[in-house]
Amino acid sequence: MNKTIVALDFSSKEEVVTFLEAFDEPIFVKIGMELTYACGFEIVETVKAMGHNIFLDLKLHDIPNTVKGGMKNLAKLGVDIVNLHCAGGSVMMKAAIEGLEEGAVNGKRPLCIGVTQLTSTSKEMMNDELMIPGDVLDAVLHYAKNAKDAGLDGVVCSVHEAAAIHKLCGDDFLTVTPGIRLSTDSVDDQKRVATPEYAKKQGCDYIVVGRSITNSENPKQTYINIEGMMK
Ligand SMILES: O=c1ccn([C@@H]2O[C@H](COP(=O)(O)O)[C@@H](O)[C@H]2O)c(=O)[nH]1
Repeated sequence: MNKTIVALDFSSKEEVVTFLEAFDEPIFVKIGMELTYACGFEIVETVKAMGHNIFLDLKLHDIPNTVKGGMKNLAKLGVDIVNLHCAGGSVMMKAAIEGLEEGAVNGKRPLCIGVTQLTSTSKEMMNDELMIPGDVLDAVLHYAKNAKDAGLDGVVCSVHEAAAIHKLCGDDFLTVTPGIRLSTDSVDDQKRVATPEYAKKQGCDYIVVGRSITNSENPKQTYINIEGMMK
């Protein structure tokens, strides 16, 4: 199974198709807000028809009944992974799983993972602006435990928290880690970043990589190199 999930942060179907046509084999991709809001759910069908695995990253966060209904309809798309914000709470997370089970295709629902603290969040921002005291690790572990207890399959976190999450929630509980950079010289808007090699050492199940691949001169070769680092 591929360990690298490529973030398709594009604004048109043409860019996506051109990008994916360079790959000879199916890969794991992430479809997020930018692409979904530009193309609608048709893009999911397009990417699925090309044979790729899909993490639909729409980060649901609303009252339990609304998230349940939303997840029921997302499950019908037949994607591999969907997600929500753990900050929505345990009742919301349990409702999400109920919705996914109701919408399951042929008895199979997508995996559901919870965003703990965004990788663009620093300790300073969390403490001073979001008014969450303590270390990022503590907040992330707290959300991860809630997510596990609510029946989620894993979390989105940074590489720096993945090993502690596996220790607390078990090795089967997925850690999906964005904030990946090939060199920590250019982090853009990310705060908790790490290299693919360090992600491998920390036991991350999947890394999510966007700009380091999509903005590179040879995206396919960069992808192959990164996958090599995760093997
Ligand atoms: O905490 C999070 C949750 C989601 N993301 C998403 O991952 C990619 C990262 O893109 P890069 O270009 O590699 O920085 C992007 O689609 C985010 O929406 C995240 O970065 N952090």
